[in-house]
Amino acid sequence: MATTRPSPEQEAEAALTVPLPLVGEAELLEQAADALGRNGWWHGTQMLDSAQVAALIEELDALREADRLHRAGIGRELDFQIDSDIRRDRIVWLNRQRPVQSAFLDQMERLRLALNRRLFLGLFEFEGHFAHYPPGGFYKRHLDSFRGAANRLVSVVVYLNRDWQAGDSGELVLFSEDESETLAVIEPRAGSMALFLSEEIPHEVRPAHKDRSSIAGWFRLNASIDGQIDPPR
Ligand SMILES: O=C(O)CCC(=O)C(=O)O
Ligand SMILES: [Fe+2]
Repeated sequence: MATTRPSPEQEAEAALTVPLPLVGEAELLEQAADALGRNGWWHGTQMLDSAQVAALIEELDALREADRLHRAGIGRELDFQIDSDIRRDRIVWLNRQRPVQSAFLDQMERLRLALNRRLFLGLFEFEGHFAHYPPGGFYKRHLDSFRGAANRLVSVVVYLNRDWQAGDSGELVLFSEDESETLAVIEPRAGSMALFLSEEIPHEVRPAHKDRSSIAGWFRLNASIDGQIDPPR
């Protein structure tokens, strides 16, 4: 009997029913929150199952084909600038219009609530984007948020690279706050997830030898400036 490949719609449907194992397993979730509180970072493998990873990869491929990604910059609004000496990825922000993205955002919502419950962080919302680094792409050492900026508190990165090999480079490297120590070197393997404190953990993406795809996101505290809640990105 001929097997037919599921349509993107069928895959999206399937992705909706797949729980993020992290969120389904209270024990793992507690471990993650504890480690984040204690060490400032956590890394888990196989947090998304392969059907969901496949659906997200397909989604990103479609967005790339439709030319929906744009050069990522640094800073916000008036400070915004594109500097290809600092980062060389292309991004597209997630939205709820598409079921695959919406299911992922639901998972991040459950993770947000769990982190709040466990660490009393008062995380208010999640924002995230797909990111694609071409071969040679990197992101030099940086912090995702500056202390006191009161916006991004916890960073999360989920990787979408199947068949990643040890020699492919492109690792996420986490450093201690004073940058004197390397805390972790994380390979961007499909379905794995890194969590770290945005204001405290300097980090970098080493130049990858091949295409490198991910979803990077942040749990934010709601900043209110002059009564304007959550200033636009
Ligand atoms: O892709 C990664 O491993 C990290 C990306 C990152 O640091 C960022 O987008 O701010
Ligand atoms: Fe970052």
